[in-house]
Amino acid sequence: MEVDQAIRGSDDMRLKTKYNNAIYVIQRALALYSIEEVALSFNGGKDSTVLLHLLRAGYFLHKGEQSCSNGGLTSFPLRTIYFESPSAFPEINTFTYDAASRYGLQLDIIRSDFKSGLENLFKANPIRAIFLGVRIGDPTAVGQEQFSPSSPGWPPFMRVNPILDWSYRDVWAFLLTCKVQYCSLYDQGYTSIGSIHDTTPNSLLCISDSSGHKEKFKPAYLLSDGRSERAGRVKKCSPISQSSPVAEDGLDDPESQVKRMRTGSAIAVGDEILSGAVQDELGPLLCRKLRSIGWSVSQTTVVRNDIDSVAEEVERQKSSNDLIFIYGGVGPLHSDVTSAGVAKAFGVRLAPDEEFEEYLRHVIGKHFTGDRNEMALLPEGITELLHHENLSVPLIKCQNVVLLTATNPTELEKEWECLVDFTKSVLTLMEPYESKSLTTHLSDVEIAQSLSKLCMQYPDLNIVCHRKSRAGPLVISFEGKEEARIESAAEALRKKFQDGVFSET
Ligand SMILES: Cc1cc2nc3c(=O)[nH]c(=O)nc-3n(C[C@H](O)[C@H](O)[C@H](O)COP(=O)(O)O)c2cc1C
Ligand SMILES: Nc1ncnc2c1ncn2[C@@H]1O[C@H](COP(=O)(O)OP(=O)(O)OP(=O)(O)O)[C@@H](O)[C@H]1O
Ligand SMILES: [Mg+2]
Repeated sequence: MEVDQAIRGSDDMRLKTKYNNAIYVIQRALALYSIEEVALSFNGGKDSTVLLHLLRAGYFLHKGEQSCSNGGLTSFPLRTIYFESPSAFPEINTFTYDAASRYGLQLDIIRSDFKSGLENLFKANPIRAIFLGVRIGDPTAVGQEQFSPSSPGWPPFMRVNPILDWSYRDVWAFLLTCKVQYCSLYDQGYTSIGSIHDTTPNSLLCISDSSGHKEKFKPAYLLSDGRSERAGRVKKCSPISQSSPVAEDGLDDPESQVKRMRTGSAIAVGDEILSGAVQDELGPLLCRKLRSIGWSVSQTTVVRNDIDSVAEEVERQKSSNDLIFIYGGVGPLHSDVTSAGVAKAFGVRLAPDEEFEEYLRHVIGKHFTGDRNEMALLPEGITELLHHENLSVPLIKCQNVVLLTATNPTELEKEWECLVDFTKSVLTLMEPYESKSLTTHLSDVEIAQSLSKLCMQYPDLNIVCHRKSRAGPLVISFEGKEEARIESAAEALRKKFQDGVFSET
């Protein structure tokens, strides 16, 4: 088996370990299920190409036919399923069909959606387990293990993920070491492939060309930082809309994306704030920052340094906010429980993150205690590291929760600027809020009814009243996205009272 020989002949120890583990998972699956009961889910992408070759190697090792050569294997009795969509790249379809004929795959092309396609497949075949090329870091890997039963609401089967723990680098090390063919798009700068509507070449691989000619891209295997693998993928939808219905092909209408309101919240983790010893300065600053980019803020809360308190609060807020910013409780101290709380809220475990560990090793130097350093433990499968040249350690984003390490306003300013730089992937800049304030010495009773009516007339505006003191003036703020509406509301209020009752601040 050429793939097996190529890996065994390589001196890449990390690749060997990953390969051996994947082959072990495949052999466990082949021991548990008969060959008729398993299927390979293949879509011509790089991950499923790795999986295809691992399965061929695993199958023939399982059969004890180690002397077979790649070219000589004409039949591979594993059922292979491909969900073909009209918006697939033609190069992906061509590669998938070619691979099927080259490796003698029994290819079932399914043109319906995943769930009903699988239901029909199970009606006609005794399939109980499906091999997938899902890797930690893929949005769909959240909460998965190497053997994970299908999700509730899906037809029942076992998802087998032999390359769950493989990194981007591991994938390319394997494909290049084994010298196997992969889809031609990866040589044109594509690093992760979805549909023609949501995938572009990765701009980090762009070869700048001052002549203004067509852009050129380096091949995918030259992407040095695997964390940017999905940089060419247009964000499908923001975290909040994942629970709301999206279009048939999974894409949100770009126009409604721009118009939709964005809501953020802030959670401070700190017993010192709750005891009154320290004042939270970051919550108010975050509110101002969010407002400055046109987001609304749903709430700021303070919770105790305790895993369950953090988990309960994140759990409560995660589906009603686009982003939650959490700060405090991040680090190696006994009270630093924030990442554990976030992991618990999403029902995943904490696991060592190799990339984060590298950063910590660099920053902490000789004091870094390797695997035992709990700072390198991050929520598994849901963590994205937000790397920025101005940060010595990347920020951590778990689904729609951003863990900030700032402990004071100056540090927060710096982290915020980096977050704004990630506009496309993290913060969507919205039309900023406009505001205007009027002050008056009218009493609350005198103005209450007029204000209530005004709120009904201008439901698109936020009309907020506050007093600095009981005896002092009442401040009325009009906030909204259209200046003309604000002016109109202020004018409407003025007209209800005598001239000179209001002054502008
Ligand atoms: C064979 C197969 C089985 C799947 N099983 C599940 C599942 O059990 N639960 C689930 O939420 N999604 C399941 N999915 C959907 C994937 O998680 C994911 O949404 C899909 O591969 C599309 O990925 P993309 O959005 O990156 O293109 C399955 C997909 C395939 C092809
Ligand atoms: N349309 C599909 N048909 C069959 N299997 C699919 C399909 N889409 C996804 N899968 C399965 O899900 C796995 C993960 O998909 P994902 O898009 O992350 O990886 P990939 O397509 O192999 O590579 P890339 O990340 O470069 O796009 C695939 O390897 C494959 O097993
Ligand atoms: Mg893909």
